[in-house]
Amino acid sequence: MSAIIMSGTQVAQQADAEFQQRIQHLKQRQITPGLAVVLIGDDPASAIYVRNKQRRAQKLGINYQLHHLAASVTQAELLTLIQQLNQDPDVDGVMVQMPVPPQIDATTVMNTIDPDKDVDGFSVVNVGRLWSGESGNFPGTPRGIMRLLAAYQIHLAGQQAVVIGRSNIVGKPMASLLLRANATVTVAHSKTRNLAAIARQADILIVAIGQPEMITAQYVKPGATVIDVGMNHNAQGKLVGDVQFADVQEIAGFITPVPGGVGPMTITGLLDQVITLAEQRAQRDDH
Ligand SMILES: Nc1nc2c(c(=O)[nH]1)N[C@@H](CN(C=O)c1ccc(C(=O)N[C@@H](CCC(=O)O)C(=O)O)cc1)CN2
Ligand SMILES: [Mg+2]
Repeated sequence: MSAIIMSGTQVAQQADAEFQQRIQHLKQRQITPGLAVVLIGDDPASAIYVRNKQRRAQKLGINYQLHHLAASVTQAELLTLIQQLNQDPDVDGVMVQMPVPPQIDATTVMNTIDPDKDVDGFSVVNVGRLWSGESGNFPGTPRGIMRLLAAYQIHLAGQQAVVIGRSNIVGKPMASLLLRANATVTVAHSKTRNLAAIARQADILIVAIGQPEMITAQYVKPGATVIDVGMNHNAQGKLVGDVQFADVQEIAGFITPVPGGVGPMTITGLLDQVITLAEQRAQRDDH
């Protein structure tokens, strides 16, 4: 038996068709969704991700602004730019590509973005909204994963979910969204004892640990859904996930590939959030 491969590439394309319609409705009302991305320095991986976002956003007719700042930019200069974007009526969503250079305090930056434009959902206001069950802006990767699970009709209520990784970008918000969907959620991490035994309890296993191909078949219950958030380069320079794909696909029920799994869905989650913010602007204009 071999797992069903969950194609983020395909589901992202389907999402784009839905987004096109939503954007068309907005444009009939003279509203164009606006996304401002701040990229600092010349990290090659960040440059790829930002280019992917730009390509997808512009194809959909989203008004995309890239603010590419030097690696030496000061915190004060960055905060001034964010405040300008907060005031700009054409900008619905603002995001700063992570990671940022050492002179920049990421927490201050995230909390300077207007919470209602904080399209990544990294500010304390949106984290609080997420965990208290309110509506708000939530991070793109977990949002995209929820859409991917829905597209493959993976049942969540009452299911055992194990999230390996506790980052603010993926692990913690993923746990919260799964909890909101009535899954029973365990968050495991590098200090967890008996990790393989805990992972094997999962009906849905989400892996975001940044360790190339660490998760082998012995971590996976037969038939489980395995979502690989990892993006690592192996010794041969090939892009691999945190899951040993060839090994695990023999035992899992569903599995995401790398690339073409979670990565495209991260951008889908982000674009969905931008369009939602523009729809909220349209609603405000009505009142
Ligand atoms: N401010 C943010 N910074 C970062 C986020 C984020 O959500 N907000 N997430 C990641 C990077 N990321 C989006 O920003 C991202 C990562 C990967 C992809 C993607 O399309 N991956 C492809 C492979 C691309 C490649 O060839 O290397 C795939 O998996 O198929 C898109 C966006 C960290 N920073
Ligand atoms: Mg991927």
